[in-house]
Amino acid sequence: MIYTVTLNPSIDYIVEVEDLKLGDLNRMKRDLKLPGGKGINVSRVLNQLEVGNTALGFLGGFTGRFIDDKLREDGIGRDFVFVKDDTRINIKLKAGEETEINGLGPVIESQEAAKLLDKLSHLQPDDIVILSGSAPPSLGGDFYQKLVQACRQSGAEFVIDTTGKALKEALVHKPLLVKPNHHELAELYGVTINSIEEIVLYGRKLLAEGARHVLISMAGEGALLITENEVYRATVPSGTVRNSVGAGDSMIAGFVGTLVLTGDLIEAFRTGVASGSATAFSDDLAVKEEIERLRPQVDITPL
Ligand SMILES: Nc1ncnc2c1ncn2[C@@H]1O[C@H](COP(=O)(O)OP(=O)(O)OP(=O)(O)O)[C@@H](O)[C@H]1O
Ligand SMILES: O=P(O)(O)OC[C@@]1(O)O[C@H](CO)[C@@H](O)[C@@H]1O
Repeated sequence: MIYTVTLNPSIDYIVEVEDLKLGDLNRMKRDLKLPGGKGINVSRVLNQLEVGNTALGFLGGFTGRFIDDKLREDGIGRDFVFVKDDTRINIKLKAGEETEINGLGPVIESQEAAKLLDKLSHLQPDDIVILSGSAPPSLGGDFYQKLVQACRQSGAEFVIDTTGKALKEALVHKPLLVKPNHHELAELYGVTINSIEEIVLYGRKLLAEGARHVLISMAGEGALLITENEVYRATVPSGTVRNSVGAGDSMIAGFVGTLVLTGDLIEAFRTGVASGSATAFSDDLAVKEEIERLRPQVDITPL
C-alpha cells in the first residue's frame, strides 16, 4: 500500500484578480477552493492514475472537514488524526503572476502527534510512505526524523519531499526518492547553480548521502533523473501554464505510482514529468486523460 503523509494540509484558496491594487478594495474575478497540502496532492494524482493509496496526516475544524469530504467524494482512502485546531487556508493569488501566502498551520498537541506515529508503527515492509510538505511549528524540529524512523523500523520504503534540515537528516535512512527543484537543491548545499553539470554534481551528492533515486525538477526547463549508474534528462511538453501549484507533487505521484505499477524507471520518469506538466496546464491538479495525452511528448535522453 502507498501512504501519503501531510503534516500540514491546507485548503488552497485560489483567487484571481484582474489588476491587484495594494491598499485598495479588489474584487475577485474568480475563486476556487481545493483540498491541498503536498501529500494530499500526491494522493489525488495517484488516485487519477488508479493507484490505490491512503492519505494520513492531521486535519482539524471546518477546514479539515472540507478536505476530508472532498477526498471521500473522490474515493481516496483516508486515515487522518483529527486535531482540535483548524487546518490552515493557503492563499494562491493570481494577478498576472502567482503569489502564495501559506499559513503556519494548527497547533498539534503531543497526544495528537503520538497518534500519527502510532499509525506508522503498523506499516508493513512492502508499504511505501510519501512524506511531503512543511510541518506545523508546534510539532518541533525533529518530527520528520521520528516519522522516518517509524517507517524504517517497520521496513517500509519512504519518499521525502521537504526542505532543509529535515530533508538532510532523512538521507542517511535511504529514501526511495527525493525530488528537490533546482532552486531547493542549491539552497540545500548553500551554493548557486549555473548549469546542468552543476545540478548533476549536487544531485549526485544527494545519492552519496543516501537517496536511492533523485529527481530534480526545473519547471518549464524539464527535469533530471539521477540514479547510481545513470543520469537522464527529460523535456517537458509545451502548453499554456495555468497553475504551477502542485506540479512537483504531481510529478512525485506519477513517478512513484508508475514505478510501483511497472517497475520501469524510464516510464516512471516519463509519467512523472507528464503529470507535473498536466497540472501546470490545468486549473486544478492533473487528470488521467491529460497525463496520458502528454506522456508521448516527453523526450528522455541519457546524459
Ligand atoms: N512551465 C511549465 N511547462 C511545462 N511543464 C511544467 C512547467 N512548470 C512545471 N512543469 C512540470 O512540473 C514538474 C515540476 O515542476 P517544478 O519544477 O515547478 O516543481 P516544484 O517547484 O516542486 O513545484 P511546486 O512546488 O509548484 O509544486 C516539472 O518537471 C514539469 O514536468
Ligand atoms: O507550506 P508547505 O507545506 O510547504 O506547502 C503547502 C502548499 O503550498 O504546497 C502544495 C503545492 O505543492 C499546496 O497544495 C499547498 O498550499
